[in-house]
Amino acid sequence: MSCEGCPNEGNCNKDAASCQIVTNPKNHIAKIVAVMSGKGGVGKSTMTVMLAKSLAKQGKKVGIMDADITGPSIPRLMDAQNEHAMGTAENEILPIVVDGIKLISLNFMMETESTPVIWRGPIIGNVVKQFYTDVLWGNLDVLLVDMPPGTGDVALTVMQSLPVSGVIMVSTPQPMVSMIVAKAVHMCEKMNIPVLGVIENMAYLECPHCHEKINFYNDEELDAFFDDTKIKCYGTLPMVDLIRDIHAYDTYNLEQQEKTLQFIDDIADQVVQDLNQ
Ligand SMILES: Nc1ncnc2c1ncn2[C@@H]1O[C@H](COP(=O)(O)OP(=O)(O)OP(=O)(O)O)[C@@H](O)[C@H]1O
Repeated sequence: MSCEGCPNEGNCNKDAASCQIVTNPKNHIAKIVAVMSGKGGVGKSTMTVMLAKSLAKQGKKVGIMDADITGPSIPRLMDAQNEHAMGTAENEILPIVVDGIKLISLNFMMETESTPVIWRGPIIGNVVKQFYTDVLWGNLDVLLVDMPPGTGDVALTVMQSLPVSGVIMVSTPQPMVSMIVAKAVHMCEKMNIPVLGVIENMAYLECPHCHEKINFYNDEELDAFFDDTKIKCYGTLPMVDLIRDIHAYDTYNLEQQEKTLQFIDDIADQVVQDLNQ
């Protein structure tokens, strides 16, 4: 296998002969960042979309690959649930473009968004590989990969078949989740992929009247985890209305809206810095 065109060329310790990554010469993707969680429902897809929008606002060319094949949420979060991806005469796939962000999801290829995907792991893994090789991404500064939850088969395929530059971990700060996040972090270590940082999501609620913070969990374990592993916490986000309904930005509390968008912009800045190091 040749390293030519690979985003990690000259910056990885894989043996070119045994590397399983196939790169499409028509695509030039500078960095691939996987957004991962140990467990489902912690806000991984929401953070992927918000980070993509923030990076696009900075003028970056951004793509999102929905690698959560059996539970795809990117089309709805990007308000693109009625879109269908088209193919080219060369059997390549054209991504859907929303607000300048290129998107691919298996739901863009299904008859209806509620058609289930009842496939076994290796077939799902091949779909993810094709999303990298067969989609015409063109020039991208960052491709964000919305990973399936956990450390299973498909997560492993993504890490082995895509030249991932770094991982952002999303977690809620419960003790049980900290243990599962630790597993995901150790998986990245084994695969030689750096964990850029962890976003603690839905950690607390701020009273709209007195602004007291009500913590949902005892987060001592996650704090200890950050101390032990020296992994960076990118920030802690409360439960917020505008994320619950991501399309209704304008109808909610403006102060909360600005704070949340600022929070995501700050993380996007840190991610860009970390990727350039
Ligand atoms: N900070 C937040 N405040 C309020 N609601 C949130 C917040 N973050 C995420 N949510 C909501 O939590 C739910 C789960 O979020 P999301 O789908 O992003 O999680 P996920 O980890 O990608 O889930 P899955 O495991 O299904 O892929 C969604 O309804 C989302 O709107």
